[in-house]
Amino acid sequence: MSNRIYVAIDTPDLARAQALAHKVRHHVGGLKLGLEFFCAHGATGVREMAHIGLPIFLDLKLHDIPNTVAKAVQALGPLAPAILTVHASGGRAMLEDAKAAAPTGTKVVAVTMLTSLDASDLAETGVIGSPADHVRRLADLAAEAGVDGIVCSGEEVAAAKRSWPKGFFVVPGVRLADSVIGDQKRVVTPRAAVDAGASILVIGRPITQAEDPDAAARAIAGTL
Ligand SMILES: O=C(O)c1cc(=O)[nH]c(=O)n1[C@@H]1O[C@H](COP(=O)(O)O)[C@@H](O)[C@H]1O
Repeated sequence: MSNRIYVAIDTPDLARAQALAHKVRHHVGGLKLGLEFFCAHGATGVREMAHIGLPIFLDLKLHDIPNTVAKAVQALGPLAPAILTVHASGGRAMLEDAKAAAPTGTKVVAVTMLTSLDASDLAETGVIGSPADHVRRLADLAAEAGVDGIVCSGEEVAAAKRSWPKGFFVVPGVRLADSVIGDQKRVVTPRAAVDAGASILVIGRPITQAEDPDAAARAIAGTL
């Protein structure tokens, strides 16, 4: 199995993003570019990063009415990202239309419950039930709508994989025992996430904020 680590390049600074990606490129399997980067550099920035030669995960977490999301996915098509995110809570029609609008080689994955939320945050948004229940419900919806997989925390991935064996499971909120946790609330170690069934891991600050990002990526890859 190739390297399952996608490094989250969360910066609006193109030169820093390129420098980071060059440093870690031998010890990660792909680059994840998110809102921070895309708002600053758009499609041109994504093309610049693609020159580095690793698969691109474009994490824009699209969430709008079906027509708007489908048109946005279509507009991103020429970038041919390996992976693209939408929010599962956008509903069945939005998920179906996002998948239909994506290029053949792009995996559309649906974010279930952000790893920065816990049970009390969920209750505050009016959702009844535990994070596990909520993720299960949205994972079932994503599978039925025909997208390729979901994003969930390492705490839910084993159950999700049992009910959707062919799904593609993206796990962020990954921390080593001695990592700074920051704003994440549902965290697991890289090894635990892979053992539970993660297809890929999204890892940002434990690599990007390390004194030596390449050594950090290599060390994490070595635990898998
Ligand atoms: O879709 C994501 O990638 C994502 C979903 C989620 O539930 N939680 C989450 O942290 N992410 C992303 O994963 C990355 C995690 O970064 P670190 O917390 O620095 O490892 C960030 O780029 C987030 O945008």
